[in-house]
Amino acid sequence: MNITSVFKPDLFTGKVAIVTGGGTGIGAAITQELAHLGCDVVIASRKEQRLKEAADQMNANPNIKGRITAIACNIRQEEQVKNLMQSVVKEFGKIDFLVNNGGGQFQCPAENISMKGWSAVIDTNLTGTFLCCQHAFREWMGANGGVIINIVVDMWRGFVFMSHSGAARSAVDNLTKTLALEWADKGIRINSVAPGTIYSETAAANYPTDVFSASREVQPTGRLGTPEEVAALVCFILSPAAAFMTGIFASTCSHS
Ligand SMILES: CCC/C=C/C(=O)SCCNC(=O)CCNC(=O)[C@H](O)C(C)(C)COP(=O)([O-])OP(=O)([O-])OC[C@H]1O[C@@H](n2cnc3c(N)ncnc32)[C@H](O)[C@@H]1OP(=O)([O-])[O-]
Ligand SMILES: NC(=O)C1=CN([C@@H]2O[C@H](COP(=O)(O)OP(=O)(O)OC[C@H]3O[C@@H](n4cnc5c(N)ncnc54)[C@H](OP(=O)(O)O)[C@@H]3O)[C@@H](O)[C@H]2O)C=CC1
Repeated sequence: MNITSVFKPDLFTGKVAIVTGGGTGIGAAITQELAHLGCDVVIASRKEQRLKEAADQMNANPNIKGRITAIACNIRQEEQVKNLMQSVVKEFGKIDFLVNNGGGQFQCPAENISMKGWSAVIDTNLTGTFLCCQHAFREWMGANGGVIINIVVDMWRGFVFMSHSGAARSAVDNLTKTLALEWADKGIRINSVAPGTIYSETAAANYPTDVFSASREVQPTGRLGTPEEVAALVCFILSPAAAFMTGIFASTCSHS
């Protein structure tokens, strides 16, 4: 027998990743796991102070092997996205992985969503994800390949009181499939991942009611997921173990 093992102890040593929203919740768990496996990670989001503090805190963890760097970026602003990609290529020499995790929404019945609120959610989750993919392609991946993961939500049967986000994420899933086909010959893999319902303090702060506990009973596992469980799935898809996987939607847990 000649069986080759895929998971090496330093799986991502020498790799460079960008994780948007990498300073909080699910993004922080993804960042920490990637760095634990040897990857250098750039975390990018709007709140620079909080982002830098998160990077400092994670870098102080003796178990991580990669370095974590904070770069402020609002993914709704094309110039900032372009600057993010250019800065990473300049400082680290490449972009192996892009995890489009930054995003979110607010709860509101569809009939009451203002135009500004609708646009903010579409611009963040759909256009922001598109811009990150496009500029990662232009600055590095188009000529060198890479792996992209777009974080979406479990929107397949609708996303009640979050119609703006459900529509945006569904569009991201289709964008993922299209880019997987358009960019396959460039050596780029791109997939979308929907976290199950995952509690974190920052995520919960966005909701006036406890939507997380309310959804516990509809989870097949009877419990909420953890950010670390999403990170594990993301790392699997980024890894060579998933080298044949592109244009796919995966979820940590689904009640749809
Ligand atoms: C079951 C659980 C599943 C969990 C899923 C998760 O994703 S958990 C992860 C959860 N994590 C996240 O969601 C984190 C990221 N999320 C966010 O940053 C925001 O939700 C955002 C995407 C709306 C951007 O917001 P921003 O402040 O940068 O944007 P902006 O200043 O440009 O304002 C745009 C307009 O949007 C409107 N509007 C905004 N909030 C509310 C509201 N609460 N109420 C009503 N309306 C609201 C309002 O019209 C506002 O304009 P106004 O009236 O003020 O002139
Ligand atoms: N928790 C859950 O149950 C689920 C979460 N998700 C999705 O997973 C992702 C992470 O969520 P989670 O960790 O739970 O929640 P958080 O609120 O902790 O994370 C959201 C992150 O996105 C960043 N972000 C928001 N808007 C922008 C922007 N315009 N530009 C750059 N970064 C931005 C925020 O940073 P900053 O404010 O500094 O910009 C923050 O770090 C989100 O896309 C979320 O919608 C999907 C399904 C379920």
